[in-house]
Amino acid sequence: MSDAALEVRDLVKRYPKRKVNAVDGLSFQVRTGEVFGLLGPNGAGKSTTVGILTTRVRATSGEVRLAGVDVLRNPVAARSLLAVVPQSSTLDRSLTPRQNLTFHAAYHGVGRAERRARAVDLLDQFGLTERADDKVAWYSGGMAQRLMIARALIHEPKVLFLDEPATGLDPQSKLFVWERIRELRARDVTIVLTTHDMSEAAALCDRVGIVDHGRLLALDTPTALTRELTGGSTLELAVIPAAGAIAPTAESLLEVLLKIEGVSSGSRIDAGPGGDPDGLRLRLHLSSEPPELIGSVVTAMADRAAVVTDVRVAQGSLGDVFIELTGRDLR
Ligand SMILES: Nc1ncnc2c1ncn2[C@@H]1O[C@H](COP(=O)(O)OP(=O)(O)OP(=O)(O)O)[C@@H](O)[C@H]1O
Repeated sequence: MSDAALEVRDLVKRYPKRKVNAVDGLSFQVRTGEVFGLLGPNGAGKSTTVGILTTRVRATSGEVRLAGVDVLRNPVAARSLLAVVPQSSTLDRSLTPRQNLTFHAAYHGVGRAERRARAVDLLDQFGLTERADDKVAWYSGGMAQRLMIARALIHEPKVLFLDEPATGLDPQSKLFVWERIRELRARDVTIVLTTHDMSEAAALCDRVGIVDHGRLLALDTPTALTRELTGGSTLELAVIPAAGAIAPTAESLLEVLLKIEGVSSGSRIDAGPGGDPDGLRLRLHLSSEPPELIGSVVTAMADRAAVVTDVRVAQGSLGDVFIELTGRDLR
């Protein structure tokens, strides 16, 4: 079969007494070592999907294979290959961080010497060694989240499910968690994360699946989704036309600019407060990458006796893609 760590085929979930499916025929694959993001507005079906993939929710129909194991038919074997980090803490507050790790390892049948060694290693990786024997109750939100991820890794799962991994964390803890996620990917741990945070999805995910009403609306890399669905980048120019009888107009400048390959459309925009009264502002929509075009744009303007005084590149965001597809903001 393929090198997929996770294969989901025609997955359906209908909760009892509900008129519509919470998950309505989802199919996707996640490659080994990939960071895959599931995005969707509230009620889209993300938690139900992850619940099924992690054996917590029973599917109505469909097929799920995780590291080759049939999750719906063989949940016990699947549980030894996966780990889940939920959004709220499930740490045992009466134990130390080290004990949280070793108890969890014991639950998964890891031998005594091995679990101690793994705990030492993970505490170190997650920057928790100094506070390893404190009480968990004394931990900050960021430390608790790091410990949750460390604990999830103690039985060396093949696929790690993270629910909103950095929500509510301070910027420093967020970056720390993101770094660890990238390291896991480098070690071929497959990661499936659900998030409401578009910058998180764009920063971390190799591919993103956008879900609504239990269906997959789009699946691609964040860059490809952004390029296809928001029309790519725009370039905003501030231009000062030379004074005099032959001063170029916005229309004549746009005519020249639209002849440049990679410029798909353009318009004059309001100079805004503080704009140069003699200047013009032009917005160009691009089908090529901005760095390749800036030189041609500036030269074309100079040829028409107009000086470019400012260039700004703006990118469509994954948030724009999301609104475009679902008609809704994330929260
Ligand atoms: N236990 C349940 N019983 C009945 N309906 C449920 C149950 N759990 C979820 N649902 C319904 O299934 C649909 C999908 O919910 P789900 O929690 O999977 O969405 P979600 O994308 O995870 O949303 P959120 O971002 O709010 O967590 C919703 O309409 C929800 O009301």
